[in-house]
Amino acid sequence: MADQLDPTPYDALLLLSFGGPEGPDDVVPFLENVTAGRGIPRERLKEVGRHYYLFGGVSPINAQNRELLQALRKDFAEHGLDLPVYWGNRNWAPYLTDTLRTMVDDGHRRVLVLATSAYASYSGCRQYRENLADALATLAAEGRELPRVDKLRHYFNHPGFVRPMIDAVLRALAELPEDVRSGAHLAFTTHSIPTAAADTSGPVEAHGDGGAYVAEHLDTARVIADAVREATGVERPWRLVYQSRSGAPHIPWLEPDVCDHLEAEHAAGAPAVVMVPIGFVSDHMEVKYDLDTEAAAKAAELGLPVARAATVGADPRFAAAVRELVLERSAVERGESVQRCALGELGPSHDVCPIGCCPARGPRPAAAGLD
Ligand SMILES: CC1=C(CCC(=O)O)c2cc3nc(cc4[nH]c(cc5[nH]c(cc1n2)c(C)c5CCC(=O)O)c(CCC(=O)O)c4C)C(CCC(=O)O)=C3C
Ligand SMILES: [Fe+2]
Repeated sequence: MADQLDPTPYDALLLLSFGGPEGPDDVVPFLENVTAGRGIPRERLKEVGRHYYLFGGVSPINAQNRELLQALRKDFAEHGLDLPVYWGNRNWAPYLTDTLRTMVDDGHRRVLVLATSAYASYSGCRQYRENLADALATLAAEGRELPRVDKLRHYFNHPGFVRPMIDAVLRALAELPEDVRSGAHLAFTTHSIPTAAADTSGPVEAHGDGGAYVAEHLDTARVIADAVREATGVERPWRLVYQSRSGAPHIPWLEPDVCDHLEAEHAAGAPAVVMVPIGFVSDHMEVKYDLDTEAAAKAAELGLPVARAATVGADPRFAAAVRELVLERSAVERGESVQRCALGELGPSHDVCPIGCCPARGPRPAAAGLD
């Protein structure tokens, strides 16, 4: 039996995610939840609905979060960390508000949140903090005692997030035909966001020029590219590219798009490309459709061999990283000095989002931060 680990002052962990439809009838209401008031063109919504129907109306994301929950509970139990883990979503059942209500009714007062988004951005950070504030407001209106809620720091550069992706790139390279393997380029992909959102991502001092969102992705991409070079003895061209653009066409979003990039790579004579979705925590719909279906079709049309690296998903090293992050933050809250693991050059991200971090689109309250 392992010695007990101490998560004081926290008494529960909340896995906070996006949510996805679990059958054809869920698709339209799910998309309405996602896009309420966001000005996504109707045509784009129809198109995205089609992606889900191609997969029977089922997003892979909920099953993947159930697996991650299992992995976290197993890791915590094996290491003597007695901390219950709950799961709630922004856009689909189990909804965040319902989960938080259960947590409060189960007696929890200090909740730590793990969001399934590793980088700074409005969509990946502040929007979750707004969701937490909304859920807390609902519980307050119901007369419930509110828990204190904190969010774990961004883990884009944590070894437990990065190392599984290095292995995944090596596995993807091994899937390529042998004659193009050593010449294969790397395309690190993440969700495109409006350039205005990228430029204001992260703390104020990181604003401008893609902000923390782009800087963090570049940092992680560089660590992975360096490790792959060491492992394979080959220097490969690599680039950060974007996928899953939505929004109105006249609003600038981060570019290049992964499909345009594959075209450019092919035209420039790249023998093969490995797509590495570093922006995502699991192989959910943005990966299964936008990369494995759409980008793969583009590559086939070009005659360009491609392979796609797996995301971390429920890798035990990621579960262990979450345990380390929980213990790190617990120690910080107790006023103890801690060692913070981080690869790359940016160093460990902040514990608490400062004022002006990934600013809101309108005046909306956000929890677990200074504003
Ligand atoms: C940065 C980022 C992440 C990565 C970080 C993170 O993981 O949080 C992410 C993840 C995800 N995005 C997802 C799905 C969708 N995102 C949409 C729309 C949007 N995403 C945006 C950004 C991000 N999104 C933005 C700026 C929009 C425009 C509308 C708005 O400003 O809010 C839409 C609307 C239709 C469309 O236009 O695509 C859908 C259906 C799913 C679930 C997949 C599944 O079901 O398996 C996941 C994990
Ligand atoms: Fe999205």
